[in-house]
Amino acid sequence: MGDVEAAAGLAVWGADPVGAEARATLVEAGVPGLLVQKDPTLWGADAEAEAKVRLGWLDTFRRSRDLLPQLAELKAELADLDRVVLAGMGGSSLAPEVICRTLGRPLTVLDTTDPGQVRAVLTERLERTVVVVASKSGSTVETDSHRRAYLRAFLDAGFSEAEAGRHFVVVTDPGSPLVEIAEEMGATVIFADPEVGGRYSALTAFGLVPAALAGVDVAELIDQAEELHASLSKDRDNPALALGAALGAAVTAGRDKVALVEDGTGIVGLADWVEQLLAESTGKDGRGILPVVLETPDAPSPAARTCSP
Ligand SMILES: O=P(O)(O)OC[C@H]1O[C@](O)(CO)[C@@H](O)[C@@H]1O
Repeated sequence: MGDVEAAAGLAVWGADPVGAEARATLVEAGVPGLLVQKDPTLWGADAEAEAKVRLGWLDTFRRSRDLLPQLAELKAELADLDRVVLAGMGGSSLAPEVICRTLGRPLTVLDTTDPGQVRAVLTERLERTVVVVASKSGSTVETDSHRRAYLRAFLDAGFSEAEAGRHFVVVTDPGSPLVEIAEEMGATVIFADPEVGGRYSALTAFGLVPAALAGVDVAELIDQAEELHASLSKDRDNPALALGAALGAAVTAGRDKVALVEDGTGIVGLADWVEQLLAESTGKDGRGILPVVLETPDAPSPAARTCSP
């Protein structure tokens, strides 16, 4: 199988033939250590100011543990609501969707603008439903539309405004426009970590609130993140470094696409999640790598099949 880099249950195979040189350069420049120290200069001078307040994802597990008592309390308070619907787009819903699908916990994700699909979700078991409205900015129009559609559905079903408010949990950054709306509705508000960008927010309140309500043991996820963190500053046995170096080297050598196949990872929905992480993170200044999700290593993607003559 060739070289393997593994830590905390994650493994990267075959990265060295592509990324060995890039990796040596990164190690020589001390990048793994600087990354763990959250050095904001790593992203270049133009990004330094933003990087200073956006590197919380490197040790989210430290602050997320503080959420555990609040999550246990919330789950107990809402014990009669066993249908969990998550309204959130992209970075605000992909991670909890993957976590719940992988662990077999029921979570309905509302991340569509298709009226038929939204209507179908709205009519089911309202009296048992808790809607998690997740938006870092608090201004994503799709998510706010889902919130309003659900509120209308509760009121039309005869809930009082106070009863309807109890069925909403809002996850957002402090100071976002959703805070005031949530307070007006009487919804529970759980603040996310403002130092973690939306697409890296898997282990902040964005991932943990819906996952915990759906019955996932979220403390275990935080433990796994802490275990992986120990590998990030190393020169070897560092799967993140091996993968990053290989991707960077491939792009530098002229590759512009990466095929993603989740088969064999045991993580359901991983390819779709990684697609967003890579596309949104690397598509800057006219440079980037196009992620393409495939069903199997030798299959063309559904999109490619549809387009072929
Ligand atoms: O959490 P928010 O602010 O609603 O954003 C949802 C998604 O929309 C984007 O801002 C743009 O697609 C993503 O970065 C993010 O994952």
